[in-house]
Amino acid sequence: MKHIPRKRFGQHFLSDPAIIDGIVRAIDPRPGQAVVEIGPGLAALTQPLVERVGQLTVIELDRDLAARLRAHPQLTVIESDVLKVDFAQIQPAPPATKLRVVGNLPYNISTPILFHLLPFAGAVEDQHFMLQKEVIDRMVAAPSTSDYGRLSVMLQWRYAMENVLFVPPEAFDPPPKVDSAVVRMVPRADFAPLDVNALSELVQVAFSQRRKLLRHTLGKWLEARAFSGNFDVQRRAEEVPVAEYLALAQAVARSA
Ligand SMILES: C[S@@+](CC[C@H](N)C(=O)[O-])C[C@H]1O[C@@H](n2cnc3c(N)ncnc32)[C@H](O)[C@@H]1O
Repeated sequence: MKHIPRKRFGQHFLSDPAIIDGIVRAIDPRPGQAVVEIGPGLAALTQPLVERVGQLTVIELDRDLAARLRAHPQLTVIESDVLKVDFAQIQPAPPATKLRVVGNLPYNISTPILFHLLPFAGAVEDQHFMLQKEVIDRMVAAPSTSDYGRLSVMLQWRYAMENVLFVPPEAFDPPPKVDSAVVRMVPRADFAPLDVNALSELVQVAFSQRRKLLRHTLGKWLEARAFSGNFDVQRRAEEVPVAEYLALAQAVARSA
């Protein structure tokens, strides 16, 4: 039976074989790897992935699509909202030691998914996600650009990231209204050890009024914590490099 795409689940199914092939090449899946796909849908990526890997774990919220996927013996289907999935419970089968997480994500919740995965980065080998191109531009943005913000700082803290493939709307059925791209995210081994929630709060405060100088936002927040360290608040949030936010978060944690 033909599946009618459900808008509320962000369903835009990949339909261009050349693009599907390009994404699978970018992922470069190998036999025995522990690959987890978020939002497999009608299996456009799932099929070529499972052919190369042998066994795949998929997370799908749509009950009808999950039922179809369960008919496939090489798939372990988790029928759930990915935001409720505890990735620490998904154990890679030996010889794999870490997870490779992939997916053409539902765009309406792509940022919450990226933040949900952040605490599990230590258990992940890499992530390849199709996203709105504009979101990837923000993820990889450099300081002093209009795209640089909370998403850039939080994700650059924990991952090295690159845009690996541009994908036009025509590659999907139905086509989304926006351009898309695939991002590769590789967790950093040398990241600053920080509590994700503490860093998130600091960065959120900093970017809460991005046109104002930081003394009006982060400056007050630091004062409330009686923080006496050295940090120049006569700048805008977008002028502060990631490394400085990380150093500040570490200094605040030490002084608490
Ligand atoms: C953009 S479609 C991609 C489908 C397929 N991978 C493809 O490329 O053709 C997003 C998929 O994520 C599923 N989805 C939406 N919200 C979800 C959620 N919260 N948790 C898990 N899957 C979700 C949708 O049902 C859909 O299958």
